[in-house]
Amino acid sequence: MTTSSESLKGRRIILHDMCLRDGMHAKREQISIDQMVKVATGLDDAGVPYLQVTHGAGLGGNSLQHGFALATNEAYINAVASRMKQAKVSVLLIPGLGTMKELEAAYDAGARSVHVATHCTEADTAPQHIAYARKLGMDTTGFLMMAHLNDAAGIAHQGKLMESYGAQTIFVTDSAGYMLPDDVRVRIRALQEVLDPATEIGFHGHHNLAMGIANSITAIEEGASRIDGSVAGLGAGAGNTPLEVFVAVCERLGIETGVDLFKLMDLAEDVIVPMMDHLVRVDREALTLGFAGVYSTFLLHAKKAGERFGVPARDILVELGRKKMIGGQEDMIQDTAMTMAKARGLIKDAAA
Ligand SMILES: C[C@H](O)CC(=O)C(=O)O
Ligand SMILES: [Mn+2]
Repeated sequence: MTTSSESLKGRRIILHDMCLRDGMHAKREQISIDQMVKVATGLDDAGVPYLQVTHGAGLGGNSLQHGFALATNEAYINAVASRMKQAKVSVLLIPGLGTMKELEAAYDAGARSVHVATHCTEADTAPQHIAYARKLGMDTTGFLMMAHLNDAAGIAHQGKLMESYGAQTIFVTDSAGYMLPDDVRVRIRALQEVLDPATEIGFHGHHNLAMGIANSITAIEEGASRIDGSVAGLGAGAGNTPLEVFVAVCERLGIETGVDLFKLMDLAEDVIVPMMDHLVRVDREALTLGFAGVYSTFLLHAKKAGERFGVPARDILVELGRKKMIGGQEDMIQDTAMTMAKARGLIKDAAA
């Protein structure tokens, strides 16, 4: 078989599964330790080299704003890491939410890799956390969220800052699942132009416009060597790039992942899909996230606010997109829904 992407043949990439971190959003943080271990051992057995384990919002995520998980981050990491044969456990850390003390505790529990995540214009909030991760000897990624809200030159600038703090990989993160392949192409290309050749580039997609696979392939075409996804797409919004589908596409293109496709398919079908509280798919609201450029994590919050105030979740999401709300502004979802309900005469006062 020949494809139009002959240049991809033989390229080796590193996959990173997000089911047990981004998937926590889709499960309202209710994944048990036993479920985590079952999923993680399946990923490890299939040869996935990295898997992320934390509260959906990462270290320090347990809070009224972000919800409480069934166990502490340390308990999850320890249970999973102690059973891994080859896979490395990673964590997410948003500076301001997670602390360096929590990063050290995660390392002690067995985490060896970290995505240090900031909004795509706020890399300068991350120098201490990135430097500390490197000091601990962790595989350290700078993770630029909501990357559609910064242009290619801006992403290159932010990525270069993160590299200067010590990040070994810079990720373009399509948190809203808004990007189309050319949006990915220009941003990865711009990073490629400014970063040291030793610095890796990664892409984290959300499947809200069903572009997770196409966008990830585009990222690889432009030089990305690390791709995030999640088996069966378990993640926020319409989920992350579905990893088993992505591995199948990589095999067709001759891109080497080192992952056993059939084992991953079985894990998706037999373990992950039965775990879902709702089918993670491009439904009306998830599609709205991608269409309006809204943070995927807001999906279930907007549905809840919609039910409470009698305003369709789609309308709330469109408004959040218009206001360019970003991660950390979850409290504004209820506020926005209430304001809309008042404007529509559905409620009379703030005590509703
Ligand atoms: C905290 C977010 O879920 C991080 C992420 O995965 C994204 O921005 O996408
Ligand atoms: Mn995500």
